[in-house]
Amino acid sequence: MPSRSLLADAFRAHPVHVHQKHIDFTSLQEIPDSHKWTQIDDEQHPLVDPLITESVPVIDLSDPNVLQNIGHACKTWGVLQVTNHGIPTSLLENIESASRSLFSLPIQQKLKAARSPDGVSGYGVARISSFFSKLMWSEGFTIVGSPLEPFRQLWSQDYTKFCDIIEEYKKEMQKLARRLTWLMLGSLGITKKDLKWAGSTGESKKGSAALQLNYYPACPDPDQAMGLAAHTDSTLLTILYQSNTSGLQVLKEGIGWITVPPIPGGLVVNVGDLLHILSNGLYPSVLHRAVVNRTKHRLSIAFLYGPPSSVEISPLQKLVGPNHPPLYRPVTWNEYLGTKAKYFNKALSSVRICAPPNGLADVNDHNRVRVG
Ligand SMILES: O=C(O)CCC(=O)C(=O)O
Ligand SMILES: [Fe+2]
Repeated sequence: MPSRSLLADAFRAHPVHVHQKHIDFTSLQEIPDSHKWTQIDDEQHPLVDPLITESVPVIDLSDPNVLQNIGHACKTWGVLQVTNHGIPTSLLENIESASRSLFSLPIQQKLKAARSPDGVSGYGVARISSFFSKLMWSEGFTIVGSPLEPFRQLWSQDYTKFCDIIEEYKKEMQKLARRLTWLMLGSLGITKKDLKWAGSTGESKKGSAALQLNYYPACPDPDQAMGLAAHTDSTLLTILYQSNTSGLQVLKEGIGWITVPPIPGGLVVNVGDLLHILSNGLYPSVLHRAVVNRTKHRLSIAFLYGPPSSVEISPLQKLVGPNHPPLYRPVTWNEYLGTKAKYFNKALSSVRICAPPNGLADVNDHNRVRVG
């Protein structure tokens, strides 16, 4: 069976019960109580101006020192932006305009492709919504496998045009994600021999992926709203196209929330929980969130990339030794999605088998993240 449908099965097997409240943001002059966030984490982690502190590294993939640069960025940040990545600008423009068309459909039309409670693809609120008492100021559309069925519900005529764009985008992203995975693993001294499943190109061994389109309408009171609450991704890595409007923030331990400014043609790449496990904790899975703004709508497109969903992921042998015991037990992506659906930001801790060496605080111990 192709790995893509296995991933769909994995999502289906772990339904998350989200509030099924869909609202028409265009009609709102003020924030309803259901969307008013009173505790936005800021006193605990201040928002920091990237101009007066460090900023997320920007890495040119054609730079001869790319391996070293990526390794350093993954280790110190768990997130980077890439340029010269080979994804044609026209494709980025096409996916952006297709996503805009989708989200600008009337709410009744979008609801025709609503993701069912145990469903995988379709329109709906963020899956992580189930962990919060307040709703987020965003709309989402998830695509696992073919977009054909959900898109047919949205557009009676032009859906093939939109499907083609999605398929092309997924194909190009899959190639880039594989390349980035090897660069990230290569920077840890890992070769294809060390990780058989990742070296294979066969259809059934190829990494699986999901595409998440996010839309953040302009918001009358952005300080009281949350676009997408703080989380880490349950992926190996995520590639995010955030068009030209800022909103993504990453948490830099000991410093605070740092905005990742969009750069023309750039893509944000972040380490996910599974790469954190493979690296035996060397690469942090970065905590991130999306904030909204008063005047502009914002769009982001996340390519969520992982291993074949039934392959066991565990700290790589080469990174484990007498002084570096394995920090995590083996877990498949399928199982991890279940763990995440249950424990959310404590999922990594729940598969942890060993306390951090020297009693150091673990950057990925998100037990302190306030929920609600
Ligand atoms: O919209 C963004 O900038 C972040 C999106 C994101 O984190 C996600 O879809 O997982
Ligand atoms: Fe994310």
